[in-house]
Amino acid sequence: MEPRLRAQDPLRLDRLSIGDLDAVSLTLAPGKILCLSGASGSGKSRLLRAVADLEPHGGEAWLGETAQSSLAGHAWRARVMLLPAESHWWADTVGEHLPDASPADLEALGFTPEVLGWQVSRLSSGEKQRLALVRAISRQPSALLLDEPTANLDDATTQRVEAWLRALIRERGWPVILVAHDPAQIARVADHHWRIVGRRLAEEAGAWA
Ligand SMILES: Nc1ncnc2c1ncn2[C@@H]1O[C@H](COP(=O)(O)OP(=O)(O)OP(=O)(O)O)[C@@H](O)[C@H]1O
Repeated sequence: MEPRLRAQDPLRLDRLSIGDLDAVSLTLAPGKILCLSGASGSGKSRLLRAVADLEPHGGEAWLGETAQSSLAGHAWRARVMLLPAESHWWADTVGEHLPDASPADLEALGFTPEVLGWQVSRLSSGEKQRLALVRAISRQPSALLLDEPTANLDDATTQRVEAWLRALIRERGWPVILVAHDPAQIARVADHHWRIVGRRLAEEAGAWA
């Protein structure tokens, strides 16, 4: 049975512009995944940083009726949460970063609760990436911006993380922009696929459309 969508807000970009990219306008419904692809250096991460209000940019982003410009950056990012390709860790142990992590989410990504006592310094890049995802969703965002969230994972782990993420996104009703390079991953997870070619971001036609 399809999980029921919670009432959440759409994410809307209204003539958002940053760097060399032409202004971007699109609306992403709750519970939907928009995959963003494009050549290396084409501006995917910068666009996510603009949506997260981490870099000066033109235009506006909206979460439902809330304009990005009406909130302080940190308050906007508490709702529209960015998971950068390189996660940031500041304390010694994993548990200090994940006070609200659910044991079920940890288990779904292959960890036992003992991971909370691990030193951050021992984590592999793939462990960091999965734990950063758990940390982001444990903060109860309203929308997610995921920059290559499975880049450091093997195929089996990638598909495990995708299945867990897709179910959560459907259940919680988050609109999600996910940067991806792998066409197979895009085919598995995307509700929409937008690609940067040159200065333009345009929707790709495909099985997901
Ligand atoms: N703060 C900045 N000011 C000016 N140029 C920047 C800034 N940050 C990034 N750039 C440049 O903007 C371009 C797009 O960078 P971005 O990181 O968005 O690429 P990307 O599409 O995410 O690439 P990749 O797939 O390699 O991660 C690059 O040429 C980069 O050097």
